[in-house]
Amino acid sequence: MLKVPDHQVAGHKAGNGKLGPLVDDSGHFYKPLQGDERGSNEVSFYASFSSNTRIPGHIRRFFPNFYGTQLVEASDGSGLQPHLVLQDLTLGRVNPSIMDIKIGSRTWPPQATKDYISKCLKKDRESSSIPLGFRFSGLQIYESRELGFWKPGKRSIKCLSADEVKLILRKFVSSHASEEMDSKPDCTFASVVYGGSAGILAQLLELKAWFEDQTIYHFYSCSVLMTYEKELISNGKSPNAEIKLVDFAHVVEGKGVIDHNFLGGLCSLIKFISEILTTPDECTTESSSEDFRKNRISEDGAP
Ligand SMILES: O=P(O)(O)O[C@@H]1[C@@H](OP(=O)(O)O)[C@H](OP(=O)(O)O)[C@H](O)[C@H](OP(=O)(O)O)[C@H]1OP(=O)(O)O
Ligand SMILES: Nc1ncnc2c1ncn2[C@@H]1O[C@H](COP(=O)(O)OP(=O)(O)O)[C@@H](O)[C@H]1O
Repeated sequence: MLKVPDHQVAGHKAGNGKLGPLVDDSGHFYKPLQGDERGSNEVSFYASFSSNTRIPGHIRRFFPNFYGTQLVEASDGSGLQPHLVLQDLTLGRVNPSIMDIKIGSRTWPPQATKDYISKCLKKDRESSSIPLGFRFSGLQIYESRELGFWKPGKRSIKCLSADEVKLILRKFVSSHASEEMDSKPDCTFASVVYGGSAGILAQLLELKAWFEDQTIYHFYSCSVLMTYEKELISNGKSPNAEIKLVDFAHVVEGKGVIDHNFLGGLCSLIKFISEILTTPDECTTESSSEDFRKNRISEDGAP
């Protein structure tokens, strides 16, 4: 039995007659193939990546497992449609906090049409992609049983200054993320989620080392998905912090050249996260939280 995923934070979503991914209860994530070349491109990438013997095992673990394609009943009621069958990255996770971070200051591949380039360039210019080398595509932060998740609106998290980005990255690992905590995220979980030998920073550095060398693929418009479970920490366990790469609709051949667009964005993200670990007590400025609050109010349409 297929259903709409509980924890999808970005991208095209199923529901209300729209086409989007579905999951089953045995750990598969069914992503509909977009009708144009994006769908076939993503299938080609997964097929190539799965069979490429030059990909080291410790890097392969940063990608969802690929189980081919399958015709399944699409979420928009259009009948049987081809879907990528992927590993469901949220399987078994309880109340996961998740961030989808689109990496690279440029999100369009070289062979894109003029129209597509101008559409992407507009989004890249208006968001943090060009100045910072990455942008948030979507996120959810678990607060508590009473408060549930904090899920800021899509627009409010894309066009952020460096200080606002720091604020979000701090909120992600804080005990409270909601409005009243805007100016002082406590970063309580920074050391166990971002830090440590198996934490997010260590994983990002491992990925970066591969990107410093690999010239097989260029990953335009691809995201790092960061996930952990806050409640595990309260129960004295490891937070199960993990990074995975998702969205390969715009991956192209590297042709022997470093993917400097992705690598640059990754380095920038790493720098932000390292700084949180070295200065966890540093408070973001009152003005950045006020700016973020204003953005959110204008998006929600109500104070
Ligand atoms: O459809 P839109 O306008 O919402 O744009 C999608 C983007 O949403 P956005 O509006 O930027 O939040 C969407 O961005 P997010 O992943 O949601 O950040 C994708 O860029 C998507 O492109 P593709 O599936 O990777 O080719 C984008 O899809 P296309 O417009 O390229 O079909
Ligand atoms: N394999 C997966 N398992 C679980 N969730 C996923 C998986 N792939 C993507 N997602 C969720 O779906 C969102 C959008 O994925 P993405 O591949 O970027 O779709 P789109 O091409 O529509 O932008 C991600 O932010 C994440 O929340």
